[in-house]
Parts: sequence; structure tokens; C-alpha cells
Amino acid sequence: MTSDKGLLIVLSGPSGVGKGTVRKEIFDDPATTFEYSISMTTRDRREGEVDGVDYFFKSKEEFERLIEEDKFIEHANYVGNYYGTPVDYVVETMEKGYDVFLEIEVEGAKQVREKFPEALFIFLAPPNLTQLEERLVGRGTDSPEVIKKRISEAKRELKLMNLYDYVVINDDVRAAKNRVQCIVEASHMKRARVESKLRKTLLEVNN
Ligand SMILES: Nc1ncnc2c1ncn2[C@@H]1O[C@H](COP(=O)(O)OP(=O)(O)OP(=O)(O)O)[C@@H](O)[C@H]1O
Ligand SMILES: Nc1nc2c(ncn2[C@@H]2O[C@H](COP(=O)(O)O)[C@@H](O)[C@H]2O)c(=O)[nH]1
Repeated sequence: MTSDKGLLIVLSGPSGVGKGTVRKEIFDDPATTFEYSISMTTRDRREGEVDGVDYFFKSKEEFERLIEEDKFIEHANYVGNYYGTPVDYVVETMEKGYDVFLEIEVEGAKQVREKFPEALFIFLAPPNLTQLEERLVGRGTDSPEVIKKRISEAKRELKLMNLYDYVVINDDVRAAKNRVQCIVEASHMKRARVESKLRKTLLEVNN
């Protein structure tokens, strides 16, 4: 039984849908008890991003060495850069009983599903593709060429949303944050019910 281990929460979805914005809203809420796993990436740092806060920024060589050393739960090459979730932090934090929150793209989420089938998978979807593109353009962090590639990836990723446990539409940041928090809460309750039933069955078997 796993009751004292934390839950792994995966928030995925296309670039620009608002994962980071919703995540920030969740972590700004003093009621939130999850721990955020900071990813590693080889992408260039954007203005205002801080190493060790937004990402751990790595060279391609260093990232590839870490892949060789099996230091990632998952990693993906997304639009020409590596992104990955460091294994040690996630495993140690869950072992301590804390829920760990990952914000990753769809290929990485697929890999997490294989290694942690009991994790909770939430897909954040845009109200429509036009709004997704408007958000990417409005964010002002990517060139028109990169935005084109991200939209093309998004079309592929949106087709996979049915593989997730839940789909949350990010039509409004506060509402999306509340939906994600409710889903996590419900997941904890479900896990507690299952474990209580298992405990009863074990007692019956042992008596
Ligand atoms: N519900 C919303 N309505 C309108 N704009 C939004 C909403 N949610 C997020 N945005 C805006 O959309 C843009 C992209 O959001 P954000 O950077 O959080 O996306 P993301 O999914 O984390 O992207 P990436 O995966 O590339 O990191 C930001 O400018 C953000 O302010
Ligand atoms: N597979 C992983 N994807 C990740 C990780 N960290 C972030 N991401 C996703 O990559 C894209 C692009 O991010 P950006 O910061 O360049 O806009 C986006 O969908 C992120 O969610 C990770 O560790 N693994």
C-alpha cells in the first residue's frame, strides 16, 4: 500500500495554453501543499527567467550526459531543445510523502505514464486553436517561426488529450486553477477509499 507516499501530478498540454500561468496561480495559493519539480532544459533563457527557479539551464552536452546517466524520469526534444524531469528530486520528495507537480509536454507525459501508471494526468486544453495562437503571440517570448512550430506541435498534442485522466479547459485562469485543485483533492479521496478497502480485505484474509 502506498498511503504514505505523495501523489505525482502531471499537468500537460500544448505550449501557450497557460500551464505556467495556472501553475503559478496554484502555487500562489497558501492552501497548496504540492512541491513543484523544476525541469532541466537546453533552451536559451528568456528575459526574466532565473536558473534554478524557472528551469535548470544546461548545455546540450551536459543534458546528454545526464540522459546517459539515467538522471531523468522523462525527457523530450521539443522544437529543437531538450526538456527533462530530474529523477532524484521527484522520487525523494514523493518518498517523504509530498505530492509532486510536473508541468511538461505530451511526449514526456507519455513516458511518465509508463513509469508511474498511478500518477494523475491532467491535460490543459485551450478553448480553441485561435486563442492558443493569440496567447503564444501575446506572450511575446517566441519568434513567428518558433510559434509556427509550437502550433504545429499543438495540433498533434491536442489529438492525444483523450489519453489523460482529466481534461481541463483553460478559459479562465482562476477557474482552471480551481478545477485542477478539485481533481487532485478527488484523487486523494479515491486513493484513500481504495486503500481502506484493501486494508479490510487484508484483515479478512489474515484472520
Ligand atoms: N485563461 C487564459 N486566458 C487568457 N490568457 C491566458 C490564459 N491563461 C494563460 N494566458 C496567457 O497565455 C500566455 C501563455 O501562458 P503560459 O506561458 O502560462 O503557457 P504555457 O502553457 O505554460 O506555455 P509553455 O508550455 O510554452 O511554457 C501568457 O501570456 C498568459 O498570460
Ligand atoms: N517533457 C518535458 N517537457 C517540459 C519540461 N519542462 C517544460 N516542458 C514543456 O516544454 C514545452 C516548452 O516549454 P517552454 O518553457 O520553452 O515554453 C512546454 O510545453 C513545457 O511545458 C520537462 O521537464 N519535460
